[in-house]
Amino acid sequence: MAAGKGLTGGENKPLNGGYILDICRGHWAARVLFTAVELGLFDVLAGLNPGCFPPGAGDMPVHPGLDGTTPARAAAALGTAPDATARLLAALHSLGLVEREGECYRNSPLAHRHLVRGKDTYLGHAVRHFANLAEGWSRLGEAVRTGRPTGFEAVERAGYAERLRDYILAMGDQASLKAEKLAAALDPGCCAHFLDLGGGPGVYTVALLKRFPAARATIMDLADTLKITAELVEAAGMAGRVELRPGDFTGDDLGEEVYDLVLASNVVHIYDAVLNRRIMARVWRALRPGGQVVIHDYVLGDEPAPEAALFDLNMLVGTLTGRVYGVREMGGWLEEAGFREISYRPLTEGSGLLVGKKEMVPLRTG
Ligand SMILES: C[S@@+](CC[C@H](N)C(=O)[O-])C[C@H]1O[C@@H](n2cnc3c(N)ncnc32)[C@H](O)[C@@H]1O
Repeated sequence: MAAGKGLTGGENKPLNGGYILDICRGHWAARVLFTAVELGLFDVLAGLNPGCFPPGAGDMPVHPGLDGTTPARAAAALGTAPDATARLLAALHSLGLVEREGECYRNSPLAHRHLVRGKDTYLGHAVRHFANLAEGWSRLGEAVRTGRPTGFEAVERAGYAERLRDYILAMGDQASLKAEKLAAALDPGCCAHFLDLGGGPGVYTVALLKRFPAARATIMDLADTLKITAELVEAAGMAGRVELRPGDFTGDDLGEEVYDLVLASNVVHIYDAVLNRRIMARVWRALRPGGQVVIHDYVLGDEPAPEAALFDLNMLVGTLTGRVYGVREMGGWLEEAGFREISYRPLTEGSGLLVGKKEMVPLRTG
């Protein structure tokens, strides 16, 4: 039987016919999740807690002390069809996103943590972002036949400001899952003053500032994005240590010998190799001698993780020139730009950090 990584990244997972059907069902499961988040079902379940059957709900049996609600009450709160809502809840139960006791449903601990609005650990923006991408993905065949993106029409239909906000908050949700890990992978003393290139929601900046209390940061991003960044950095209590610099890092000057570290997190996958080489040359110039660049991104190799390989197709569907690169190719850009001691540090399944150092200027002797 063939073995491979499987969708969840487990090494040598047996791959059989059932696995193929599981991939197909994954498409349905994602839609169940998108729908529950779009409807606000997890919020309603959280809001109707505690007490499945409050006094006076005479049509229901009483389960004292049990949190949660019935499908009928959830449907009434959402304005949805009761029987269909019950069937959606049953599907969510099968996926481990809600728990059931008798007629009552409540959020599972996982959903409670990540799918109820207002929590620091909320991932609902990311779920909505994936849902927004679905239309472009539904025409993947066309993208593969033509080599051109299919996701632009859906994006153009959505209002610009709302779409940008969804996108940046979604990036923030995803970053929050690994920001501490990224900060912990950096060398102590790395970053008295660092530049977060395309820092978006600023989640990585905030994690670095927390880990390195003497550090200060500059986030460079497009002006409209920075309005959202400002809110998020302020909410994290870090506004005093962050300079927000509007600009386009594909063309604008990044300065000369200004920073100890430049973080390029999830930005090289937006652009083609020619542009990324130019960006890395300007990053080299912007670093002080002894400083380092950190590219954080998905990586493709001979045995690509599904996370990286699927994200590469997401770039095919959603961008004109974006793609996921291999460690060797990105390392080549760094070497060409003048970086030395180039190393790769895996971070999560399919993603990692490529670090390069700008050498100290050797002291002249004699
Ligand atoms: C995929 S998000 C990554 C956000 C963040 N670095 C992270 O890893 O979560 C890309 C970010 O780069 C910004 N960006 C893309 N192209 C840019 C450009 N040419 N100049 C400045 N910012 C850019 C976007 O506005 C967005 O905030």
